Amino acid sequence: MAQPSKFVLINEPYGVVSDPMDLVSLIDRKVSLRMAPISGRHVGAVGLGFSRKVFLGINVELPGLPLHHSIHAEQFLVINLMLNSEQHLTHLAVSSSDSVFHAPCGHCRQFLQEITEASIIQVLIKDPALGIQEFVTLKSLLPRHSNLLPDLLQARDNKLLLVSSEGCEDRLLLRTALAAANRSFAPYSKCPSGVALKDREGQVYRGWYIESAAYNPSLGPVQAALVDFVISGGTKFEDIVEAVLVEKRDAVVSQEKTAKMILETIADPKCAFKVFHCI
Ligand SMILES: O=c1ccn([C@H]2C[C@H](O)[C@@H](CO)O2)c(=O)[nH]1
Ligand SMILES: [Zn+2]
Repeated sequence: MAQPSKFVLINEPYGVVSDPMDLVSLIDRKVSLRMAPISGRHVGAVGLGFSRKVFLGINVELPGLPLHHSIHAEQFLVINLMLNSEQHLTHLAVSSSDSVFHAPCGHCRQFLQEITEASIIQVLIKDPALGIQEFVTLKSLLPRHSNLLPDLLQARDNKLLLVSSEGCEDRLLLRTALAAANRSFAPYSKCPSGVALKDREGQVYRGWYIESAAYNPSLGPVQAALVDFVISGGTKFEDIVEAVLVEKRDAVVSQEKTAKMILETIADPKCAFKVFHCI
């Protein structure tokens, strides 16, 4: 199938690029979202999908929570690709507010190389001091890598079924969380899960748990749903008033306590939180 000649920035209505080299100027122009209240260091990532759409990522720090609950801009971008069923990332550029020069951290290099073959992802590295700006392969940034390469972005269906929907007051929220759990990527724990969030206006957001072979770069279902919230224009987590988690009954790796703790800390203090189990 012929590819369109322009890249379309999907998370904002008016952006296109015709040359991957223009990605950095896109970050500087478009990433006005700022959600790093702890560090004050705002990182922006933009990536080109195989469809030549442009996807955004920003770092999100969760106020009041330990730093490891943060979402790196590159991880945000990957979730964004997944939410939009984009199956490849071909080019990536990152910049940060404290220096224009930014290369993905080690954690993100690991995470990114699990989404697809690291040799096909081109990362724009720029160093204005040296006047250099060039694309290098992710593979060159993460040499001698030996993990098996799962393909995080591939479409999947975990075929989970609810054990019971007793106590459910919001069918749409439950259906959305179940559908999210069915897209979850949890090959190591075998405990897929999904979250649906609702804001004051009744708008629903979803996200699913994704695991990294190196475990720690994994991203929980609440974080993934927060990405959906942010790309849909949400700015204040206190606007989240209802949440549903769907996970396996007797899950070896359960999200319940972590999800509850995150929402109690950042969402509306009266946010309702329900858990439903599936098999
Ligand atoms: O590759 C990186 C490294 C750091 N950060 C974010 C995490 C945190 O919010 C802030 C400070 O490190 O920058 C990213 O988004 N990407
Ligand atoms: Zn990182």
